[in-house]
Amino acid sequence: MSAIEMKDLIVSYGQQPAVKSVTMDVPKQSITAFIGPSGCGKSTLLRTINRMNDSIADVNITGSIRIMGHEIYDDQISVEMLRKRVGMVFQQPNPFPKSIYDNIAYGPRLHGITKKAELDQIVESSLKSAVLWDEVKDLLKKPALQLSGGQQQRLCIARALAVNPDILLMDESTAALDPLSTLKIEELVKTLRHTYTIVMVTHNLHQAARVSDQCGFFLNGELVEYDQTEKLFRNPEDERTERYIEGRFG
Ligand SMILES: Nc1ncnc2c1ncn2[C@@H]1O[C@H](COP(=O)(O)OP(=O)(O)OP(=O)(O)O)[C@@H](O)[C@H]1O
Repeated sequence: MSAIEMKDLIVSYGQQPAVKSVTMDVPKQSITAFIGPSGCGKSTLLRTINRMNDSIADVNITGSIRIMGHEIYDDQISVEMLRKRVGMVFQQPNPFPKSIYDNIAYGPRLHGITKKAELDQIVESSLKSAVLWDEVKDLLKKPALQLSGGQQQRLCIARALAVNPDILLMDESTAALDPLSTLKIEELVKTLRHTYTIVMVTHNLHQAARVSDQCGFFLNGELVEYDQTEKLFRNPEDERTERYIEGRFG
């Protein structure tokens, strides 16, 4: 079974479709990149995967989207539990105005973990998974907002991992960072693919080529091509994909 199975998925804002009849399967424990010009629906589709669009008035969703075999727009689904299984990291690092420790412990506490020893262990292992532990282990009580932008973004990844999700969504998560911090996050994401299913939206084609296993190219809300990243970049099937990756538009 794939981690995410979408079938004839249409997402509209009012009457205006932003995602047009997308059918795609995202395999487990791999990195999938969504690429395409601005406004092609990448973020809308990504946000559909953990129902982040629910809060926007006038969004209509039809078709099917299953996560680990469960239809996520079913009435029975708890959105809180869905977001525990499907974490998200945004473009701008957004730590809470709390200590480094409390940022990581926030989710586990929300889900009922109160024992200090257990929280300590989760904080340490999450920060280690996000390759931040060595830099912050003596600063756990310090405000997270005192970290650099790149460190804050790795903290946000650690915070997402702390509730032990299956899937991690990343919406342009390195777009606000310097090149060195970007590379650190790319290296980190590559190590996380062994444990998590990662779906990333990126404007950076080099990043998609460097990091992802498979890649979907979107245009005007349509999934034009979806293939192994190497194939899509080296030998695309569709002329529009070829033009986009050659930099001829977008
Ligand atoms: N909250 C919203 N209300 C109405 N229309 C929206 C909303 N969010 C996005 N749209 C529209 O949906 C379409 C797809 O936008 P979306 O942000 O998903 O594209 P994108 O490919 O992620 O773009 P970008 O790369 O610029 O972030 C665009 O036409 C956009 O104007």
